[in-house]
Amino acid sequence: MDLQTAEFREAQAKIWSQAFSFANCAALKCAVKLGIADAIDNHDKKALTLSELTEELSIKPSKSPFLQRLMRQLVNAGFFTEAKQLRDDNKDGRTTTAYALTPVSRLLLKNEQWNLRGIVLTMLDPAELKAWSVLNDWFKNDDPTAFQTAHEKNYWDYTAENTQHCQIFEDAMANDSVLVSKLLVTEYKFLFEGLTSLIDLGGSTGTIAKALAKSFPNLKCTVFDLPHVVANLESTKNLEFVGGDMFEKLPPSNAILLKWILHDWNDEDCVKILKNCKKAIQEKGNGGKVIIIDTVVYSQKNEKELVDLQISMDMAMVINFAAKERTEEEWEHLIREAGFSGHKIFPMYDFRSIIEVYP
Ligand SMILES: C[S@@+](CC[C@H](N)C(=O)[O-])C[C@H]1O[C@@H](n2cnc3c(N)ncnc32)[C@H](O)[C@@H]1O
Ligand SMILES: COc1cc(-c2oc3cc(O)cc(O)c3c(=O)c2O)cc(OC)c1OC
Repeated sequence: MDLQTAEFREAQAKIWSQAFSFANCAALKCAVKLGIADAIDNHDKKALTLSELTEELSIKPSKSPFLQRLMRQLVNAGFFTEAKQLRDDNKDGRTTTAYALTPVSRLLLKNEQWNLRGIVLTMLDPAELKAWSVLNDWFKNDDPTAFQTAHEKNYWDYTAENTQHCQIFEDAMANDSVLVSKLLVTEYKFLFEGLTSLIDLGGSTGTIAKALAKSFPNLKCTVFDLPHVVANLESTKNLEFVGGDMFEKLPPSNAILLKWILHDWNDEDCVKILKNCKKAIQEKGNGGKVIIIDTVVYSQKNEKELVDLQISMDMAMVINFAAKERTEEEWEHLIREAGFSGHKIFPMYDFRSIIEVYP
């Protein structure tokens, strides 16, 4: 390769910057663990100088110059912003740098309803990173997943034993369900109008089903999840919790919602689940539908950041579950294999889509 060409320089810069791309992830996680966003937000001025930040975070003064370097990394990555402000102690107009929040770091605040702290902490947890780090070994061994290679147990057994790790992520998923519920009962209300009964399959502790039951008082909502997940959860007028296995027979229902379910499973298992859904819908009578909320890879083709995220989430599914996020063609194939007659895709504002599937 000719060292003088732009092509060489660009290729070299790409590899160097990718090899260091972990630095932004690690700095982000450090910011969450230190509570930098909350320290800034809790301050009257909503902006902190380095010495104020050092004090607020109870960092040793000897480490303050290194905190400044961390803040430079975080500002450069767009997590925080910096502005010059007049020094309190200086009468000759000298300025100092103060750090403030950006819309991105607002999503790291503890009291922000839509915060993504749980996602940062679980995706960058050492257990998760260890699974990514053995990917090359997994390609050469017979383990079902890279997670299994890293931990000698599957993701479910690991999370069941490491309850703190599990709790942070489940809280984050429940938070996400509050956000999605709001969209479902407003922007996507039309999907549920006229339905008489709905099962939220793998609906966990019922965040979405509760919101649907409240907005549609005539809709009988059922959360169907593994028995230990729904044990002791209280049913109300038009909401009930049923424990069971989605690979077995499902109760008859007019509609079935599958949010963040099918991406956990390979095609063969997904076809089994979808066929069970079809039977349950047909037992109820004519019409009905399955509503899938999941990623459609490349759905937002023009938004590179969203496509990058969809492809990275697909790799996370490979590593943790040997499963997948699917392209539109892959969804079409799955839906046809399960015997459904048609579908319609509604891309959501984020990286996910809603897929309405007709029996
Ligand atoms: C990724 S979580 C999704 C939870 C919820 N739908 C959401 O979007 O937040 C997958 C859910 O599937 C449930 N699940 C896994 N295997 C199941 C099975 N065989 N039968 C019923 N539910 C199952 C899990 O307990 C979990 O609640
Ligand atoms: C939505 O994106 C991801 C979901 C999971 C994930 O995590 C779980 C954790 C539990 O304690 C119980 C569960 O049933 C599940 C899931 O079913 C499930 O899909 C994991 C991820 O990465 C590790 C996800 O992000 C890509």
